[in-house]
Amino acid sequence: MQTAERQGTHQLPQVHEPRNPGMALDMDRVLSQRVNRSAVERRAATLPGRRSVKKAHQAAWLARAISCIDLTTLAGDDTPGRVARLCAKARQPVRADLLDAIGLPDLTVGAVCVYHDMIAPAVKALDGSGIPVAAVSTGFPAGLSPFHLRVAEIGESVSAGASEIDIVISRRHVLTGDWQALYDEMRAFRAACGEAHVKAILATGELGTLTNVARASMVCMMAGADFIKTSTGKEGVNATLPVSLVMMRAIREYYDLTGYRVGYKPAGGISKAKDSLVYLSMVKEELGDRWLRPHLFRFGASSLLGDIERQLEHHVTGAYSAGWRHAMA
Ligand SMILES: O=C[C@H](O)COP(=O)(O)O
Repeated sequence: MQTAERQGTHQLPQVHEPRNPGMALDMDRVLSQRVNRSAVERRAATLPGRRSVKKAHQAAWLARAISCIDLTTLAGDDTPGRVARLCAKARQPVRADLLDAIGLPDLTVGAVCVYHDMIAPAVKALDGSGIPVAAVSTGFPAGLSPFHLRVAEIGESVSAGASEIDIVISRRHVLTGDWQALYDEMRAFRAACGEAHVKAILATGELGTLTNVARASMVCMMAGADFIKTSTGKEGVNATLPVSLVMMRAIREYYDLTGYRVGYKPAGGISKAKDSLVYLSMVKEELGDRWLRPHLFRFGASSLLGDIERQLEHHVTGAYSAGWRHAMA
C-alpha cells in the first residue's frame, strides 16, 4: 500500500462511484462463462501462502478490513438489546487506546447487517454515526416465499430505514438454467430497492458448479446488482477462495464490458484476521486498489471483528488478550 493508504480508509479521498444501472440480458455473454475448476482451485491455493501483506503494514490492513465489515447478527433470538450492543461495537470496533495507537480514532465498520425486525433498533442505535443499516430480505435465507411477498419485504425494510438490502436469489433458476427468470427476478428486486443499494446473495454453496457461479454473477450484474455476495452464512459451504476468484473475475469482466464497478461481498465462515488479509490481497490483485474500500468491498461476518481486535492488540501491546474479552464480535 502507498503511504497515504497506510493511514487507513478514513483518510482516503472519497471516490465517486456511479451506480450500476444494469443492461439488457446478454445471453451469449452469460453462456460464454465457463470455469475450469481445477485451474481456479490451483490458483486459489497459492493465495494464503503468499506474503503480500508485509508485517509492518499489517495494522493498516487490519484496520482496512474492519472498515469493510458488515457487522452481522442473523439469529432467531436476536433482541433490540443485542443489536444495540452490536451497534455500539460498530461505532467503536476496537478499544479507544488501540485506535489512538494506530492513528485511526474514528474507525468504524462498513455497516450493520440484521433481519427486518431488527432494523428499527439498529437505525436508532446508529443515529448520527453515518453507518448504514443493511437488511437481509426476500425470504432470507432460502428465498422460497411467494414472489410478491419477497418484493414487498424489500419495500418494508427500506421504509424501516435500511439503506442496503441483501436479497437472496432463487437457486432453482440457476440450477435449471433459466437465466431470463433470474434476470427478471433480480431486476424486480433492484426496482423495489429504489435508492437503497442491493446486494445479490448467490448462495454459491448451492449452485452446483463454478460455471453456474460465474453465470449467475453475470446475470445479477446485468440486472443491476450493486454488489454480488457469496452466501447467506446458512449454507453448508459458504465463502471460499475459488468461488471468490470466479466472482471477482466476473466483476472485472463486467467492468470491462460496461465501465461500472460492482462490489464484492464474501460472507459466511470468515472469522480469522489472517483470512481477511488473504481476501484483501486477492481483491487488490484481481480488481485493484479502487475496490479496497467499503463502497466496493465488504466482509459479511459475525465473529471476524473479535479476532482482528485481538491481532491489533497484539500489534500495539505485544501481547494477546483472551478471546472471551471480544465475545460480542
Ligand atoms: O452475511 C453474513 C453471514 O451471515 C455471517 O456469517 P458468519 O456468522 O459465518 O460470520
